[in-house]
Amino acid sequence: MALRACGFIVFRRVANSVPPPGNIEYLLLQTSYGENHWTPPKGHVDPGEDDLTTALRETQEEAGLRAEHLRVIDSFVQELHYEVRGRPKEVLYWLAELRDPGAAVTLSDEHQDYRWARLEEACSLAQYKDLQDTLRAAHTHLQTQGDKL
Ligand SMILES: Nc1nc2c(ncn2[C@@H]2O[C@H](COP(=O)(O)OP(=O)(O)OP(=O)(O)OP(=O)(O)OC[C@H]3O[C@@H](n4cnc5c(=O)[nH]c(N)nc54)[C@H](O)[C@@H]3O)[C@@H](O)[C@H]2O)c(=O)[nH]1
Repeated sequence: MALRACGFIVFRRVANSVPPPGNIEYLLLQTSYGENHWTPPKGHVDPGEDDLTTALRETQEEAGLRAEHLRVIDSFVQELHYEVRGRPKEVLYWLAELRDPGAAVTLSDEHQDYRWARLEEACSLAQYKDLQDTLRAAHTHLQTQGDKL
């Protein structure tokens, strides 16, 4: 059976002179182990746990951002499939806006750094093509559905 993980592409809109969607920044976390890779907050689904609960729990554990800090956009979800140490893994990402763009991120021991990054920087940190495509799809969703979200 595939490993299953869930998380959020957390974004914030910064107040500056750049018009939307150029003012959108995405949160990426860098692991303190392994290849020190960058991903949005996410983690493994516990037995009996539903996917959105996992995404919220992992975002709180890994970034210190609780449900009340987030506005979940459940009209967007992307599923990634890749192999980890020879086992298939599926990862579901929803989108969530940080309500207060100034809210602090607090890392756990699992991560050593974080970055709020515009789309292109986020894609270059997220070195995997499937994650880059997911970030771009999220950005397009925000661009095209912006008025309705
Ligand atoms: N010491 C140590 N400990 C580890 C290690 N490894 C895990 N731990 C422990 O596990 C706990 C984390 O538990 P959770 O937080 O619940 O789970 P996740 O958030 O799911 O975390 P993971 O890191 O397990 O999973 P991924 O991010 O999926 O990375 C796995 C591999 O997949 C590749 N990869 C990553 N992202 C993408 C992508 O988007 N696209 C593609 N195509 N590929 C991608 C990349 O090559 C990467 O190396 C930690 O506390 C550690 O104790 C390790 O190497 N050394």
